[in-house]
Amino acid sequence: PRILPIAAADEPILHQPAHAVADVSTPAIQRLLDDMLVTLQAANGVGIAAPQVFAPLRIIIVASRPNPRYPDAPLMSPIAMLNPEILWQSDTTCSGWEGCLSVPDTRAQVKRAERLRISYLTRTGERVEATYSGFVARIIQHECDHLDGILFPERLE
Ligand SMILES: O=C(CSC(=O)[C@H](Cc1ccccc1)CC(F)(F)F)c1ccccc1
Ligand SMILES: [Zn+2]
Repeated sequence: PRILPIAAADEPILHQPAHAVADVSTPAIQRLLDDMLVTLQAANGVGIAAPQVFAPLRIIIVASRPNPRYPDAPLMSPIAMLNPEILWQSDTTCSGWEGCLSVPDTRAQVKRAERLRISYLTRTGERVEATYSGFVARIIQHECDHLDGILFPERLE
Protein backbone atom coordinates (compact mmCIF):
# COMPACT_ATOMS: atom_id res chain seq x y z
CA PRO A 1 0.00 0.00 0.00
CA ARG A 2 1.12 3.56 -0.61
CA ILE A 3 0.28 7.00 0.79
CA LEU A 4 -1.83 8.87 -1.75
CA PRO A 5 -1.93 12.63 -2.38
CA ILE A 6 -4.89 14.33 -0.69
CA ALA A 7 -7.03 16.69 -2.78
CA ALA A 8 -7.14 20.28 -1.55
CA ALA A 9 -10.48 22.07 -1.14
CA ASP A 10 -10.29 23.79 -4.55
CA GLU A 11 -10.12 20.49 -6.45
CA PRO A 12 -13.27 19.92 -8.54
CA ILE A 13 -13.48 16.26 -7.51
CA LEU A 14 -14.35 17.37 -3.97
CA HIS A 15 -17.37 19.28 -5.27
CA GLN A 16 -19.11 16.59 -7.29
CA PRO A 17 -21.00 13.43 -6.35
CA ALA A 18 -19.03 10.15 -6.27
CA HIS A 19 -20.20 6.97 -8.02
CA ALA A 20 -21.37 3.73 -6.41
CA VAL A 21 -18.88 0.86 -6.40
CA ALA A 22 -20.12 -1.85 -8.80
CA ASP A 23 -17.90 -4.70 -7.61
CA VAL A 24 -16.10 -4.52 -4.23
CA SER A 25 -14.04 -7.65 -4.95
CA THR A 26 -11.82 -6.22 -7.71
CA PRO A 27 -8.09 -5.89 -6.99
CA ALA A 28 -8.32 -2.17 -7.79
CA ILE A 29 -10.96 -1.58 -5.08
CA GLN A 30 -9.12 -3.72 -2.52
CA ARG A 31 -5.91 -1.82 -3.27
CA LEU A 32 -7.67 1.53 -2.97
CA LEU A 33 -8.99 0.52 0.46
CA ASP A 34 -5.46 -0.35 1.63
CA ASP A 35 -4.06 2.89 0.23
CA MET A 36 -6.85 4.97 1.84
CA LEU A 37 -6.10 3.38 5.20
CA VAL A 38 -2.34 4.10 5.13
CA THR A 39 -3.06 7.61 3.82
CA LEU A 40 -5.51 8.23 6.68
CA GLN A 41 -3.06 6.92 9.26
CA ALA A 42 -0.17 8.97 7.82
CA ALA A 43 -2.34 12.10 7.98
CA ASN A 44 -3.41 11.35 11.55
CA GLY A 45 -7.05 11.65 10.61
CA VAL A 46 -10.15 9.98 12.03
CA GLY A 47 -11.86 9.51 8.68
CA ILE A 48 -11.28 9.75 4.92
CA ALA A 49 -13.43 9.56 1.78
CA ALA A 50 -12.32 8.25 -1.64
CA PRO A 51 -12.80 11.58 -3.48
CA GLN A 52 -10.15 13.04 -1.15
CA VAL A 53 -7.58 10.76 -2.82
CA PHE A 54 -8.94 11.56 -6.28
CA ALA A 55 -11.11 8.43 -6.55
CA PRO A 56 -14.72 9.42 -7.40
CA LEU A 57 -16.17 6.40 -5.59
CA ARG A 58 -18.61 6.01 -2.69
CA ILE A 59 -16.11 4.64 -0.17
CA ILE A 60 -15.32 6.00 3.31
CA ILE A 61 -13.11 4.81 6.15
CA VAL A 62 -14.10 5.68 9.75
CA ALA A 63 -11.39 5.46 12.38
CA SER A 64 -12.35 7.27 15.57
CA ARG A 65 -9.78 7.57 18.32
CA PRO A 66 -9.47 9.75 21.42
CA ASN A 67 -7.99 13.14 20.55
CA PRO A 68 -7.52 16.51 22.32
CA ARG A 69 -10.93 17.81 21.16
CA TYR A 70 -12.72 14.50 21.79
CA PRO A 71 -10.92 12.88 24.70
CA ASP A 72 -13.78 10.42 25.20
CA ALA A 73 -14.03 9.47 21.52
CA PRO A 74 -14.11 5.68 21.17
CA LEU A 75 -10.93 3.95 20.01
CA MET A 76 -12.10 1.73 17.15
CA SER A 77 -10.42 -0.31 14.49
CA PRO A 78 -10.92 1.42 11.13
CA ILE A 79 -14.15 0.49 9.31
CA ALA A 80 -14.32 0.65 5.50
CA MET A 81 -17.86 1.45 4.35
CA LEU A 82 -18.64 0.94 0.64
CA ASN A 83 -21.77 2.49 -0.88
CA PRO A 84 -22.85 3.80 2.53
CA GLU A 85 -26.48 4.94 2.86
CA ILE A 86 -27.71 6.82 5.89
CA LEU A 87 -31.11 5.21 6.56
CA TRP A 88 -32.18 7.44 9.46
CA GLN A 89 -30.89 10.45 11.38
CA SER A 90 -32.09 11.66 14.77
CA ASP A 91 -33.86 15.01 14.99
CA THR A 92 -31.60 15.59 17.97
CA THR A 93 -28.52 17.46 16.81
CA CYS A 94 -25.30 18.47 18.50
CA SER A 95 -22.52 20.90 17.62
CA GLY A 96 -18.90 19.81 17.62
CA TRP A 97 -15.48 20.58 16.27
CA GLU A 98 -14.56 19.33 12.85
CA GLY A 99 -11.49 19.45 10.71
CA CYS A 100 -10.75 18.13 7.25
CA LEU A 101 -7.63 16.77 5.62
CA SER A 102 -8.65 18.68 2.49
CA VAL A 103 -9.16 21.96 4.37
CA PRO A 104 -5.95 22.21 6.39
CA ASP A 105 -5.56 24.60 9.35
CA THR A 106 -9.34 25.04 9.59
CA ARG A 107 -11.48 23.98 12.53
CA ALA A 108 -15.11 24.91 13.06
CA GLN A 109 -18.15 23.90 15.08
CA VAL A 110 -20.65 22.00 12.92
CA LYS A 111 -24.20 20.92 13.86
CA ARG A 112 -24.80 17.23 13.10
CA ALA A 113 -27.44 14.61 13.95
CA GLU A 114 -26.57 13.03 17.28
CA ARG A 115 -27.49 9.48 16.11
CA LEU A 116 -27.86 7.74 12.78
CA ARG A 117 -28.49 4.35 11.22
CA ILE A 118 -26.34 3.42 8.26
CA SER A 119 -26.30 0.60 5.72
CA TYR A 120 -23.08 -0.23 3.84
CA LEU A 121 -21.08 -2.97 2.13
CA THR A 122 -17.99 -4.30 3.90
CA ARG A 123 -14.77 -4.85 1.93
CA THR A 124 -15.82 -8.55 1.71
CA GLY A 125 -19.11 -7.52 0.13
CA GLU A 126 -21.49 -8.18 3.05
CA ARG A 127 -24.37 -5.73 3.57
CA VAL A 128 -24.25 -4.40 7.16
CA GLU A 129 -26.64 -2.08 9.04
CA ALA A 130 -25.51 -0.34 12.22
CA THR A 131 -26.43 2.54 14.51
CA TYR A 132 -23.90 5.14 15.65
CA SER A 133 -24.00 8.19 17.88
CA GLY A 134 -21.73 10.99 19.09
CA PHE A 135 -18.32 11.54 17.54
CA VAL A 136 -18.44 8.42 15.34
CA ALA A 137 -21.83 9.54 13.93
CA ARG A 138 -20.22 12.95 13.29
CA ILE A 139 -17.32 11.42 11.35
CA ILE A 140 -19.77 9.33 9.27
CA GLN A 141 -21.86 12.38 8.36
CA HIS A 142 -18.70 14.36 7.51
CA GLU A 143 -17.39 11.54 5.27
CA CYS A 144 -20.76 10.89 3.60
CA ASP A 145 -20.90 14.62 2.79
CA HIS A 146 -17.61 14.16 0.89
CA LEU A 147 -19.35 11.55 -1.29
CA ASP A 148 -21.93 14.20 -2.23
CA GLY A 149 -19.35 16.92 -2.91
CA ILE A 150 -20.04 18.80 0.34
CA LEU A 151 -17.22 20.16 2.56
CA PHE A 152 -17.81 20.98 6.22
CA PRO A 153 -17.44 24.78 5.85
CA GLU A 154 -20.64 24.60 3.75
CA ARG A 155 -22.41 23.20 6.82
CA LEU A 156 -21.73 26.20 9.08
CA GLU A 157 -24.86 28.00 10.22
O1 LIG B 1 -7.58 14.26 13.07
C1 LIG B 1 -8.26 15.22 12.80
C2 LIG B 1 -8.06 15.86 11.44
S1 LIG B 1 -9.52 16.13 10.48
C3 LIG B 1 -10.18 14.57 10.13
O2 LIG B 1 -9.73 13.57 10.65
C4 LIG B 1 -11.32 14.51 9.17
C5 LIG B 1 -12.50 13.75 9.72
C6 LIG B 1 -13.26 14.41 10.82
C7 LIG B 1 -12.63 15.04 11.91
C8 LIG B 1 -13.42 15.63 12.90
C9 LIG B 1 -14.82 15.59 12.80
C10 LIG B 1 -15.40 14.96 11.72
C11 LIG B 1 -14.63 14.37 10.75
C12 LIG B 1 -10.78 13.74 8.00
C13 LIG B 1 -11.44 14.05 6.67
F1 LIG B 1 -11.16 15.29 6.32
F2 LIG B 1 -10.91 13.24 5.77
F3 LIG B 1 -12.74 13.92 6.72
C14 LIG B 1 -9.25 15.66 13.79
C15 LIG B 1 -9.85 16.89 13.71
C16 LIG B 1 -10.79 17.28 14.68
C17 LIG B 1 -11.15 16.42 15.68
C18 LIG B 1 -10.54 15.17 15.73
C19 LIG B 1 -9.60 14.79 14.81
ZN1 LIG C 1 -13.20 16.00 5.34
